[in-house]
Amino acid sequence: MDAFLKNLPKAELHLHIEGSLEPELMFRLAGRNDVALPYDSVEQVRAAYDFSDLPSFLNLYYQGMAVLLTREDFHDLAMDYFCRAASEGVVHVDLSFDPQAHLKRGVSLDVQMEGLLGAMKEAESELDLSTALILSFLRDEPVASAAEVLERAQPWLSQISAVGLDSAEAGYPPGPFADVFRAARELGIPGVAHAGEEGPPDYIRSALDDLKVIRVDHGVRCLEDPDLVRRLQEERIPLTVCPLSNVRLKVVEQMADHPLPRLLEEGLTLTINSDDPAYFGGGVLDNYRACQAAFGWGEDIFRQLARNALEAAFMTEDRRQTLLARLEG
Ligand SMILES: Nc1ncnc2[nH]cnc12
Ligand SMILES: [Zn+2]
Repeated sequence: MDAFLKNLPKAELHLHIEGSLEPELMFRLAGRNDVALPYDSVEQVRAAYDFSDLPSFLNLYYQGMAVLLTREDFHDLAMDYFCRAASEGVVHVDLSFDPQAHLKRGVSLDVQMEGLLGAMKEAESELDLSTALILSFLRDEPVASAAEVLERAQPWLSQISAVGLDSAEAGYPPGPFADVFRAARELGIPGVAHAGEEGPPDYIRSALDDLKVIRVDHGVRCLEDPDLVRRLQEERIPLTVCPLSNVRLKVVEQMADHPLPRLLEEGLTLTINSDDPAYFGGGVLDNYRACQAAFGWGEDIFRQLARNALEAAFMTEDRRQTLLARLEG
């Protein structure tokens, strides 16, 4: 079964590239850029990753990215993750990044985009890994700041596959971002949004109605609202579920309590993803393995989850058909 999971052509649709910053690379970049870290060792960093909820994680996540300053840093961050992902049988990544978190630290969008796009190009040619970029807005920052980022992103619109919405969820509903998501759609850029991770089912409904998102990140709290579940099922809205993240952020107590089996029974379009692999104990393959250990699923279920991800990913139709054929072969 483990070889089957590893060889399955897996697409990762929910990955914050800043959340793939492993402690070893954090130290290397801190040394290169002369940035002081509040830790003495890699072990100390890992020991600090003991979260009580989403906000307690976000504190360390935003602190960790202080080592990212140059094009080379963004490039190395992404390549480090792409190499790991490719070695685990990941064939495609829709990666998100948080431009506002870097702009606030004085790192230009130019630096961020050139570093990430350079690594994406390299991954496509050297690792047989296709990639797409999601520009994510921070929902706990003013809407005007999101609108300004979209404006600044004009030179790269053709290389941005979607806009997203992330960061602290509780108390930050999607509705206020409706105009920014509409502006993105008018530029030909669809939306995705985190909703129903820590926030209530109404945030999922608002993401669909107000932001017109085509995928929901997490979405696990939809189960509290049967009408919403029916709608997600009927409209075949993909949910990018991140089981190990949900355990680490105490959305659920343990894997055995995860609602994935119930979501599956409801006939929802589910995908399995890692969210922030450096912080939550592993990449996509580890998330597939954790599901296998907790739920005892057979090959057919994993093949369906991998198929859902390939069908919902931002990739060319040629690439999709190639990967779907590999999956069924
Ligand atoms: N799991 C998560 N939820 C919301 N915002 C995030 N940013 C990085 N990881 C996140
Ligand atoms: Zn996320």
